[in-house]
Amino acid sequence: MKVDVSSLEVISPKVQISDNYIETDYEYQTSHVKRTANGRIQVHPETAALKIRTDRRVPKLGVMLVGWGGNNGSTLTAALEANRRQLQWRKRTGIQQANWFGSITQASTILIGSDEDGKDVHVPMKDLMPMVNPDDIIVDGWDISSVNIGDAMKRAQVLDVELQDQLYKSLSTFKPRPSIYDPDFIAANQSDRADNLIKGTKFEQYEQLRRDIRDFKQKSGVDTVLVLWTANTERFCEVQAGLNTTMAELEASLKANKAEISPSTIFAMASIDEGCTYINGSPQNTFVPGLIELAEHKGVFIAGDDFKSGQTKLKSVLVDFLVGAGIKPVSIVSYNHLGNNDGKNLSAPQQFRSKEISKSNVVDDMVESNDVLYRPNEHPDHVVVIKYVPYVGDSKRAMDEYTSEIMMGGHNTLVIHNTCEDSLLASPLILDLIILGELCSRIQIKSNQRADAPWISFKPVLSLLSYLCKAPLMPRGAQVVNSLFRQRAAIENILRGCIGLPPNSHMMLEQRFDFASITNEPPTKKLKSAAANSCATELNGHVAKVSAVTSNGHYANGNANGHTNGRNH
Ligand SMILES: NC(=O)c1ccc[n+]([C@@H]2O[C@H](COP(=O)([O-])OP(=O)(O)OC[C@H]3O[C@@H](n4cnc5c(N)ncnc54)[C@H](O)[C@@H]3O)[C@@H](O)[C@H]2O)c1
Ligand SMILES: O=P([O-])([O-])O[C@@H]1[C@@H](O)[C@H](O)[C@@H](O)[C@H](O)[C@@H]1O
Repeated sequence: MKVDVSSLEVISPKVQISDNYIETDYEYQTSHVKRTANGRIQVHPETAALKIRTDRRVPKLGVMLVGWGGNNGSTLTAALEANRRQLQWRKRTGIQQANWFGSITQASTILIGSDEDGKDVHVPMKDLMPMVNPDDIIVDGWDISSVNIGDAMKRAQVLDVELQDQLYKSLSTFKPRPSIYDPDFIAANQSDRADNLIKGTKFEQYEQLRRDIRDFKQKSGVDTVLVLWTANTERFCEVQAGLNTTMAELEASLKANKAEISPSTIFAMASIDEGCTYINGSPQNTFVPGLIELAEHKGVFIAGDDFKSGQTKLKSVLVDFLVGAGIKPVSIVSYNHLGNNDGKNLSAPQQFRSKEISKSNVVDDMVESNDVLYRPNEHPDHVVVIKYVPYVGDSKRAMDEYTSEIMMGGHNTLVIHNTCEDSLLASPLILDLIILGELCSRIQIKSNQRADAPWISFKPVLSLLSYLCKAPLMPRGAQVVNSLFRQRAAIENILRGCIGLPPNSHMMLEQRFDFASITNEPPTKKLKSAAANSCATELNGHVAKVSAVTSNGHYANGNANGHTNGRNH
């Protein structure tokens, strides 16, 4: 059967496609580890015969941003409009086209295999599966500031003026809905923005948010609403028995107008009770235990915490690389300063503490993965510093120093300087959180062993979105994974599984072994044609005359070590 997903055709008997579904038979392979009494490790490879089903009916998606008038919210809204209208504008360096660089769904590709020449073939991630088209997304939201989104875009000072001028008229028609303001949870320096507020008790505010969600859905005609927090970082709230450790406690505390129930938790409750996926782009502990229980009880997705956009994203790559290379990071210092309103809010100690936690914990799992380098409970020194410097605005300056021990008492120190418009890093991540969060709602699995097996969805804690979060929220008992490449591989391989493709193992045995001799497969066309006549190929960068290609694909006379750099003309 053919699965025609966008430009991609998967030819496989394991894939069935109907008007509404892509359905695949999938052999899910893992290995289970047991430790014996005498300390040995036993590994048990396991295979589960599954079916994976994806609903092909992409809904009309509405997104409600909490903090819509902020740098991220206004920039994302501007980018949606600019890309929808395929705007271009003049910059000092020439004409700039609207794009989604930084979005893995819109601007990254996935390796799907190799062609008859042995060449890798990649396709855009958005072409792998039926996903929401950003051009079709309808945005609404709330802000404690009454400034319309056009003026918020100007206030943010993120986008080029020529682009702003093309967008202002349409964006200025967007007015954030009044929101919940609790000065006990965000920095006092935010009070001058707070002129657009929902009055009343916490429960009355919760009810208003639910009315807002229903109002947006009814007026916009969208099929699905997703709520995403991109408002200011709150201080951590207390987690206390009797307050918020169970769903019942949380609902009772809301009705009792308990002070320690944060605005972000109220937004999450309202979203979940309206059946809307809720995503937390900030570091605070919105997802108290009672909230997680509520999401699980209602079967509604929640995900977070804190967009993984710049310094921390690089950290989750660098530490993975260093520890994976057997090099021991012993000191990590991450400093940055910025001058946007986020930085202003983070200049307050309690709000900074929320961010310090999410920026610091990202190395823990990678350090714990290597007991050759680290003794139990041994960690690198790790310092996070954030300073508010108004003049630089959204142009965040990050400076990192990674000191590692290398062999025989040596040291390696990496110093990195990273300047970026923070909101232009975060906005494409917000788009990916929205698009992948919606896609996950259309994916189900079931056992292929029993015909009557029920289809099940992802768990409500949507850990697949961890790639986009500094402090990934995981299902109960699940291991936290911060390694960026493991997180991305999870997304890639689940999407591949949905269209009947195996995980990318990168083993490439057909290139490393003489596959033709054991699989009766003809050598690839390129090797055959090379065998027919000599060909020039680069050997480690030096063009050399290759006199012949042996039948099993080896070059007759490569360079001294017999290797080639693989670039064939
Ligand atoms: N690269 C990034 O920009 C990045 C990366 C990771 C995390 N974050 C987080 O994303 C959030 C937004 O970042 P930003 O740069 O857009 O900040 P911002 O200060 O520009 O925007 C936040 C907006 O939220 C509004 N707000 C505050 N409390 C609110 C409430 N209770 N209800 C509704 N609106 C409220 C503010 O008025 C403001 O307009 C911050 O928490 C930040 O830490 C940003
Ligand atoms: O994503 P990242 O670059 O590691 O971390 C960033 C911080 O360094 C920055 O100070 C803060 O304002 C952003 O919200 C973001 O969290």
